[in-house]
Amino acid sequence: MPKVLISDKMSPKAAAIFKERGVEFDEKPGLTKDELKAIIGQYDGLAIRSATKVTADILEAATNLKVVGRAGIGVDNVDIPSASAKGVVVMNTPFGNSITTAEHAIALMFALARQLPEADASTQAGKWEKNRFMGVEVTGKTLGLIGAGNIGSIVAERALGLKMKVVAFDPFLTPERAEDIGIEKVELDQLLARADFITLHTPLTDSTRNILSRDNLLKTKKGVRIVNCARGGLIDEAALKELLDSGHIAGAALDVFVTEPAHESPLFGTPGFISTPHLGASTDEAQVNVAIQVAEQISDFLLSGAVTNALNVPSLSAEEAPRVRPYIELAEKLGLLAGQLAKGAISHVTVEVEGAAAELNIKPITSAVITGLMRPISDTVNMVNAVHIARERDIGIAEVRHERETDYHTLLRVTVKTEEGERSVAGTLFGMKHPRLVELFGIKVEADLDGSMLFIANEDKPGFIGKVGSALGEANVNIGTFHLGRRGQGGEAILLLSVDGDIADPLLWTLCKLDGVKDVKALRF
Ligand SMILES: NC(=O)C1=CN([C@@H]2O[C@H](COP(=O)(O)OP(=O)(O)OC[C@H]3O[C@@H](n4cnc5c(N)ncnc54)[C@H](O)[C@@H]3O)[C@@H](O)[C@H]2O)C=CC1
Ligand SMILES: O=C(O)CCC(=O)C(=O)O
Repeated sequence: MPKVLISDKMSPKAAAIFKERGVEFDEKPGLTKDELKAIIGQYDGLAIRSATKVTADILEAATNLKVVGRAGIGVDNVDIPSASAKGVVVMNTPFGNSITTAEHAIALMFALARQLPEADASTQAGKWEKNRFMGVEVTGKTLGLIGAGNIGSIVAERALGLKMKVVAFDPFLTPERAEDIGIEKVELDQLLARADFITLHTPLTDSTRNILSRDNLLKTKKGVRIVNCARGGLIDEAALKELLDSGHIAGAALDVFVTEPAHESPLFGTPGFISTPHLGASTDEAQVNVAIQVAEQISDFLLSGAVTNALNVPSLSAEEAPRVRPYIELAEKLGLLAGQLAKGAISHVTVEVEGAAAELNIKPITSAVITGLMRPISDTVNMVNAVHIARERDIGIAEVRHERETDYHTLLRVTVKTEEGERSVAGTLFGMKHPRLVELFGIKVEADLDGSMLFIANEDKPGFIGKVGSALGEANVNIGTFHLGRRGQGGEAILLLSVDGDIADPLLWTLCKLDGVKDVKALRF
């Protein structure tokens, strides 16, 4: 039974789902890094929010870990490249807390417009400072959205309902989508010059880090009010403090900080500054949503191989998983065959699907092909890191889906390019379950790819098969199955044998010396 660690405070719904699905789990929120490192090796899955830092160090100790599930959106607390390199799937729950976070941004915008926290503190201190707290309306004002994805779009919808004008800077926002939402797509400088309120809704990446830099903050309209419910690091905090002090910026509300938890900050106590302790996702509804989603996704993955909302591996629904699984086996075997027979460095791989296979999600099939292909050169390759490893080695990958009729109900072809040229292998599923090779280098040859096998390419000549049989007999190697194919009478021929036990080098040398032999290779599946 797989075992999961819930290492952050999470709605009890997550535990309930694991129990219901028969997944063993421990709940240990608040572990130190060393405590987590000491126990992580026992677990197949890890369910986290933002407090647990899944570093390369933790992943190194996580010898059984297969999946990390983030109950939330941002995964900047997970070292995804290290997870990918270790073959650990990283998932998030991209929609469960978006409404809640968008509502928090709107709440902070109103809090800034009407100075609610200061007015509350003053009133409760018995001061009744009615003249001190003059606010601004949001109606008719321009809201500048930096990032118009899930949360940004919800903020835009709410703001339009409040009769605001919304402009957005998001290089990946299409004009059609902007029109659908009812917002104007602008460049960053235009947004800075026009917005009365600015709200940020991007992840923290190299392109968004410090997007509200000192220079950019200076380009904003005097009296602008800024909300950040996305990630610390999007705004230059020191410049923000100076411009609040100078009065250029009328107000700023931060839910997120460069360093969290933010127990101290030069911004604290600055007039016009409001903060919340990363509460964007903290509502009962959002926490129930993300806890249920993450527990279901982790359970599905550990129990059935279904992949949902993964950031480092293609998705595979629970419904698709049983249909795709036999292809994954076939794909890995074909990849392994192509990889073992490739001569020289592989520069490109093409994965083609035909017949029933063409109706399936090709991404996991491609990952399985590359896994097989890389297996002879990497001990740690798996479905998660295969494509990543291939890219690191500059191996191009193409996927082709053919709608045409074929001799087979379903067919998968893998073509590998090296400096020696292109060579392809193809296979099908017997009974839609059992992987079977049907073509090798364009020659029809049928075989199960299992255990220890011997590949020989030779000129089609009388007496050759007898000589191979004798050589194997003399080396005391028992032949299990024997498969033959040829390009035409007297042309290139192929022999594929399954044998009991390993094939030692002296036997390969003997076979290489046989008249008409072009290639000999011991294969392992
Ligand atoms: N405060 C909190 O508790 C929470 C914070 N978040 C944060 O909110 C962020 C946004 O979440 P979603 O809207 O769901 O993500 P999303 O992926 O749907 O949207 C992000 C948008 O940012 C845009 N973007 C990327 N690079 C950009 C750039 N250089 N300039 C402008 N736009 C850029 C993308 O095109 C995308 O449209 C998350 O990455 C997360 O860090 C999410 C949930 C809760
Ligand atoms: O889990 C949380 O409270 C933080 C949520 C968040 O930042 C996210 O989902 O990106």
